[in-house]
Amino acid sequence: MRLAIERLAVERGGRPLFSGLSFTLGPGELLVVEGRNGAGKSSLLRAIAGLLHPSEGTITIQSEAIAGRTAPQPEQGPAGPLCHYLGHLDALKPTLSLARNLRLWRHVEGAPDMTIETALEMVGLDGLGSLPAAWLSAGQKRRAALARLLLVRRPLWLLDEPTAALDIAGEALLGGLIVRHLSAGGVAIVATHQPLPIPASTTLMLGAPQR
Ligand SMILES: Nc1ncnc2c1ncn2[C@@H]1O[C@H](COP(=O)(O)OP(=O)(O)OP(=O)(O)O)[C@@H](O)[C@H]1O
Repeated sequence: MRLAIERLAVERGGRPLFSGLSFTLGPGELLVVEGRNGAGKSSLLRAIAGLLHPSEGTITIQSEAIAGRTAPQPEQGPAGPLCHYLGHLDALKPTLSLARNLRLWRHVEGAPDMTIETALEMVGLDGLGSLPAAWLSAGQKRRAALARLLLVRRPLWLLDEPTAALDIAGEALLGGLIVRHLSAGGVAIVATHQPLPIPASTTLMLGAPQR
């Protein structure tokens, strides 16, 4: 897939966060977004996902066929169903079991690419599927959120602070999952304050330097 951001400007609460932002990403590329608290990293990810309307600029996406959807021509507009957006919250319903949470996501997000058991195994949560999500530790919840990315293949991953609550092994696991996604021709944008265990194709610094 290819993602082109041109002259993007985003405001929150009437205050400009950034403007004139342009970049392009192609298959296998990882963009790491850095910047002080409040610089607009989450807002950028949300604008690309379509959860926030940019005040100016364009987002253009060209994707291969994915989950029964073909988009041979570049499409202007947010990524929507072409992306996985992993925000600060883990998007788990606390009273449902871990496996039922993932089944729900798999149902919502389209044609499954792998079984829930395989996804749980890949994030080191095998054997925990029957537990209520509320019983999971913070790092286990984060791993469960990562499992969601694996169930249904989507070419663009937008990950906001994905290392939050992960231990060192979890960070390495995240790095491996991103590499796997990039190797399959995917694109990833990661907003983070922590160094990732894998090299970025490009780093973008938003806002003024940290004080
Ligand atoms: N719903 C909202 N309404 C108005 N302003 C908002 C809203 N959400 C965020 N903001 C403001 O937008 C600015 C950017 O927030 P954003 O979450 O994008 O920053 P960030 O770079 O991701 O920060 P952090 O590193 O703390 O996660 C902040 O000044 C914040 O106060």
